[in-house]
Amino acid sequence: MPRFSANLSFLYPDLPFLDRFAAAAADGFAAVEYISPYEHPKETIAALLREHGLTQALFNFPAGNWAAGDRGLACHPARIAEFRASVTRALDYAQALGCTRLNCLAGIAAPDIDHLRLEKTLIDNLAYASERCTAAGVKLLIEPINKRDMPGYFISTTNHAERLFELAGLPNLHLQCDFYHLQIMQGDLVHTFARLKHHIAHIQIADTPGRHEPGTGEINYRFLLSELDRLGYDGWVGCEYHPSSGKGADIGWMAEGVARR
Ligand SMILES: O=C(O)C(=O)[C@@H](O)CO
Ligand SMILES: [Mg+2]
Repeated sequence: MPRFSANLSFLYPDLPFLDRFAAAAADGFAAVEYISPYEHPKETIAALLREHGLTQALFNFPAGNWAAGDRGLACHPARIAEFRASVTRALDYAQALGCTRLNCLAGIAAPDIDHLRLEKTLIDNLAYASERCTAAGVKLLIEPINKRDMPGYFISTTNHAERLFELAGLPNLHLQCDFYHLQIMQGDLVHTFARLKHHIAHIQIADTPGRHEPGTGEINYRFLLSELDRLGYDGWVGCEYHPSSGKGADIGWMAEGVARR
């Protein structure tokens, strides 16, 4: 069975962020991930990981000003210095938290800037980040995100991610495969996973519609998760869903045989 990581930006919405570590450990999770650790001192988070015996599976580069609409900096030609500083900040946290995977948020495409210029900026920034991550022993990832939830996000399909892998030619650039986004944009989940497996360094799951736990929507997670085993995926699977009860982590689907921790 896959190894599951609790995404603390989504699970335990009834608890303050720092209390979610203990809750994840109590539910049997061995690893955690989240969108952003930067609102808290790295020492505080490191101590929680140690106290609860949790592995830090992954987090993102700083997104910029989330409240103002930023969803990453990497495709913005006018924000290269800010992006580079964000790589330093992410690696500083990664080192303190023992985290070996970082997701680079591509950002929202500015409608008034030529697509190829945005793409060139993204590739140059990925090259910079990849070199820094390699030196730190960290895998660099990119994630396609569906256009309905995040209109304008620069990478929305695995086809575009593959084009970026080809153009960038970076050994340390990997795919974060989020089956929720993949189902909305493309479908054909098992075939796509098998075809891109050599690129995949992290998986995330939620059902659709609703982005709730497995078993609440149209994705056959019982089959999909068993296929991950059959195809030899041994990385983390991030539970990045909104619990349908509105609290806790709604992990009943694991005990019901959709999957086990
Ligand atoms: O929204 C997702 O899917 C994620 O993985 C986030 O971390 C990106 O913002
Ligand atoms: Mg995701």
